[in-house]
Amino acid sequence: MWERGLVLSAPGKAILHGEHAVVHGKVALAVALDLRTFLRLRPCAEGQVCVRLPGVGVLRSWDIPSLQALRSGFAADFDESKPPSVEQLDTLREFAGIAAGATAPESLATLAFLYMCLAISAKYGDVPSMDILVWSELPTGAGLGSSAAYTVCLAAALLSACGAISCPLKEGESTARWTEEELMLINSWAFQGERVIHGNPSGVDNAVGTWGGALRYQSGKITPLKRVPALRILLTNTNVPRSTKVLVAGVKEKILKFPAIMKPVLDSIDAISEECQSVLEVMSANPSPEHYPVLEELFDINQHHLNVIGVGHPSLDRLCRVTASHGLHSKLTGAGGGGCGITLLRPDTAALAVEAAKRDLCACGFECWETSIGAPGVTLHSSSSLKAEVLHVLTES
Ligand SMILES: Nc1ncnc2c1ncn2[C@@H]1O[C@H](COP(=O)(O)OP(=O)(O)O)[C@@H](O)[C@H]1O
Ligand SMILES: C[C@@](O)(CCOP(=O)(O)O)CC(=O)O
Ligand SMILES: [Mg+2]
Repeated sequence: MWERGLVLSAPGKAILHGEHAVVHGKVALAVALDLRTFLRLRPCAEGQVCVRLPGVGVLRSWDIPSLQALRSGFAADFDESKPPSVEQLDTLREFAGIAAGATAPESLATLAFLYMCLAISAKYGDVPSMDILVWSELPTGAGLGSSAAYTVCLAAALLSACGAISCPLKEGESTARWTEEELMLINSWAFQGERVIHGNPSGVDNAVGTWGGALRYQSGKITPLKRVPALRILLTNTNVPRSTKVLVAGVKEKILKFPAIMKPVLDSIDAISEECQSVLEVMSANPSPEHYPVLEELFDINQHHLNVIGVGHPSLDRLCRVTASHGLHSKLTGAGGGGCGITLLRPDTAALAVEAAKRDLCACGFECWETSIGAPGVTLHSSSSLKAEVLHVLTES
């Protein structure tokens, strides 16, 4: 079925609580955003794999025989349960002309593609000649899980192209999703891609990209949150660039340096996630405004903790101060160090108050979106289901 081409997408995410702590076995609560990454897969000229990633300035193509030759060097070692080895990544870097230690978006995106393409084809059969285009509504490297949305899309596309998962979209349907078993396979390969990009990811971002909705995540255990109130959230991108990989490594260093000081902070973040989950459950049964002050206070406390573990930034302090001046509570989301913050809006926060806060945030050079949460996970699309803007990009490229 994919021979006629396919279009699929995966959502970005916001972490309500538990970023960084989740890498160290604590609970995170995360929600899918209605900002998505799209991937178009088309058959192309015999013997070529072509990858276009306009968001990170990549346009590369490789001969299938040269990819097969590269793969045969370490085929036996590719498995979704094993982290990519240093030797594998070094070999792929050399093949693609990427300098050792390069962390530029285009280098990481190319490396993740090559690793996933070779590993998936080693396990499930050769990839066909194909042309892959990835386009995203998400800002890259801003804490909204663009890396996971990218690797979830790649996993679903490559597994489809190798025939390892079905094509669930039936004639006349606008969208379709895969079976639970197929989603688990997509998620495990997306995690491998995240490992290439992040070094040591927790897996929460690819889980949200795969299943969507809202979920609790701890040490690989994914629990969908069935009853979540329709929270109103303002997302603000400080536009300060940062790398998840570097920030995650910095937190690890701090924990190793001051274990007795840092571990209680991680435990406290864990308790915040637990408390937030209970409040959300109570709120969905009884949506009374009395719960908002608790959610707001949890945001404030966690923002302080994230500063303590070293992932704050002056731009995020400013974001919190500006929203506080409008009576709103914010915290960073994702890896921090810049990137995005989330602000909790109450159901009765007046549109005028939100507009005033947005105006002040934009005056700082930030960008804001009011967004809804709980979007669907990885989805296959017919072209009739795509928004005009997405259709335009995918058909004109
Ligand atoms: N649209 C995209 N196309 C290709 N690669 C992407 C895209 N979006 C993100 N990436 C990859 O993900 C990396 C950013 O990931 P990360 O630092 O984890 O930030 P975040 O996941 O918060 O956006 C980029 O450096 C790039 O390698
Ligand atoms: C900091 C962390 O908890 C989330 C990173 O999210 P992002 O890549 O900044 O969107 C890392 C992880 O969970 O793997
Ligand atoms: Mg990421």
